[in-house]
Amino acid sequence: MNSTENQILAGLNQPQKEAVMHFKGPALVLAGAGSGKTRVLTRRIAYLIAEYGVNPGNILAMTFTNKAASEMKERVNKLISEEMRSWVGTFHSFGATLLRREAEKLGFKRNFSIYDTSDQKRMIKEIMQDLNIDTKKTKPSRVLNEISDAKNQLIRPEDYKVEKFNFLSELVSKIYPTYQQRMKESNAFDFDDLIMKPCQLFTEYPRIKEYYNEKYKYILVDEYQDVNHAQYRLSQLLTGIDNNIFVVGDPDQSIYGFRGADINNILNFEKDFADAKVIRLEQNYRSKENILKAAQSVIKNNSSRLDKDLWSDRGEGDSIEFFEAATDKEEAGFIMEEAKKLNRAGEYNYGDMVVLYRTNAQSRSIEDVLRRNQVPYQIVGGLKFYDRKEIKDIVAYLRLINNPADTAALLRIINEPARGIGAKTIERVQDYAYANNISLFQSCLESDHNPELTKAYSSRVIEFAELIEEFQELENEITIDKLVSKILSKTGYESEIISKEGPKAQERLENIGELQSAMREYLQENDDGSLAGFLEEVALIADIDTMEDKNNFITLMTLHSAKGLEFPVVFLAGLDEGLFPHGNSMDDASEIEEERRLCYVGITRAQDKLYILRAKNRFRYGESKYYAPSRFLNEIPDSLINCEDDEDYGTIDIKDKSNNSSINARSSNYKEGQKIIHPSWGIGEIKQVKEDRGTKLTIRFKDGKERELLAEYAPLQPVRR
Ligand SMILES: Nc1ncnc2c1ncn2[C@@H]1O[C@H](COP(=O)(O)OP(=O)(O)OP(=O)(O)O)[C@@H](O)[C@H]1O
Ligand SMILES: [Mg+2]
Repeated sequence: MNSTENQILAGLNQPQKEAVMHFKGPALVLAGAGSGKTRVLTRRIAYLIAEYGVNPGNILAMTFTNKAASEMKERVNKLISEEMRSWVGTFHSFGATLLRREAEKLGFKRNFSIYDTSDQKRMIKEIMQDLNIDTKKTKPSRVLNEISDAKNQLIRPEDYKVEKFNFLSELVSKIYPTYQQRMKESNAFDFDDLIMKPCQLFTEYPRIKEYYNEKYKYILVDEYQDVNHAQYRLSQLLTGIDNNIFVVGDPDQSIYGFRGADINNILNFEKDFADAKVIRLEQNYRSKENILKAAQSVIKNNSSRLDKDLWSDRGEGDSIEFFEAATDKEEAGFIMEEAKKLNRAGEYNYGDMVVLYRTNAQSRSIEDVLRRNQVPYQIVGGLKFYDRKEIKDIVAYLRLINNPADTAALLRIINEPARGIGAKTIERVQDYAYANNISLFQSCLESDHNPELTKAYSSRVIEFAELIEEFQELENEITIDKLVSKILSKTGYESEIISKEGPKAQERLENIGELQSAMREYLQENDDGSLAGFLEEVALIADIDTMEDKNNFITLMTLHSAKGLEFPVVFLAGLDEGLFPHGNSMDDASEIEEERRLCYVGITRAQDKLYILRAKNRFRYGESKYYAPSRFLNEIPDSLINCEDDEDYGTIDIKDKSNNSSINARSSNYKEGQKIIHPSWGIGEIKQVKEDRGTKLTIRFKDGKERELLAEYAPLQPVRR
């Protein structure tokens, strides 16, 4: 064995080695959580290159989240000295890259936009209004889900069949074709198109398929249990006659059924490829034995599954800690106290900990308590960076500059900042566009020919469109981060934020600054540094990507985003019947099984310590509701569990306690009449100190304006005398 080979195979067990050294033909690694599937997949890429002399450009590896993809890239890079030239990324980013090259074959231009959910909803709502469909009775989001389901099944508008006596499906049969037509007019793809369109391309143009089969001789897929039909087809179409497809997965972790993932794809792999090599891994390297046992005792209650052996020699470990709180607030208090304790003891820092929950809404009570007690945390999903209004606005400007046909972007910013272009005017511009069969942007430019618009209005619209044209020219001359500065100043966006947002302005402008740093980073990493390329990256960022590798933050995220990840300490919150398993799944045996798999995913994220929590009463939809313990709790043997003594936490009113310790201590620092300094507004004088869910300060600044700030967050410094 040479030294590279040694390095690549180092620390692998026998079946893992066998998987890594697999060369040609189809192979399936079917194994439980933490058994090294992802490790095997990345090492195999290195092995193909280093040992079998495969050209890195012939390798295509796909996974689900960008986080997983970048980890993959990193791991492979460590193993091979050559620059990484294999294609490693998410299904969606692969689709986007492919379409960037081939869009013209499908009648699109290469500078297409990628629509996100809010763009899609905007478009669907507009179509529904045009077709006189009541958007109150049928929510655009329901229509969107149905269209998305169809696309995940690779059903094109012309193939969409109306289900008898199904009101929604009847509506969708009318909306879907128009939707697809308008997407084309906007030169835009939605997320589902990024998979469906490449499939269409490969089916309609065998030559193109051949070209890519020749290019990507080795296909690898992680988390194969979660591919939906479209992703399945894409993997198949990408696989050439040599059938060099290597997939890894765990049917017990299939958790995206609600988005069309089909567990049968992995179960049928051996039928799809009769000569497939199947490798099973049985040693779990991630978790202590108690954790693994708990996970297995839960999952074995699913009836439709293949039983697998999975063992760990990491030692028994601590018992699983269970705490039943009186309220969700107390549940959060327990997490906070315990996290602090572990952090103080020094064995684990906050970066080693994750709080997992079933629904995004659960994060708020946990966030509140962590914030009040100054425990640093980061939240994945929910409040995503690219979902913030100011970021979406600026990105919409950029999208329109890049692709003037992008109607969703145009509609978002035509009156942002306010330019006196109201809904009526926009409607007239749209009508003119339809009547003359031109794009909305072109219609803006030609507003002076629009008989429905008076001069006062048409000139505002023209001014807007010309400004965009001006930016388009600028884009050729300056870098994208500078372009953003120009947009901020020339459109008046920045001054509007400052005048309208008061204390929040700073945060919003900082966010835009953050976007510019992301751009500079992008420019450094990408030679071409094009606007289109940057926008593509932004569009593809999944929930998980807001997770930065900051060492000392507790991570909060939903169970769905946690797949593939591992943490030394896991808090599994909200094991209440009706919450987890979720209330929507209660009547359906197969949905309960999916919830159980989600529970299995949650438990198996833990390496050393697992806490399971629940609350008897939760505040949901504005009222306090009683919850019974989750059925999954009963499925874990008592012998593995240590019940936390209620007295420690049960009697504490978390809110009062945290008030005493932090906020009051802080608020006593502020007095009326005191002078402070704020980074943006300079020196000010405190006019009023008010206690109302935290300390509110009214401060008069030197510009003469009074602003109300929360003492806890405001970056204030006392002025020293
Ligand atoms: N042979 C081994 N020796 C030591 N550690 C290993 C070995 N194989 C895997 N590991 C480690 O075990 C952990 C789990 O591995 P990995 O993430 O690849 O598992 P997985 O099967 O992909 O899990 P999941 O099903 O959750 O995606 C990682 O920290 C990995 O580095
Ligand atoms: Mg994995």
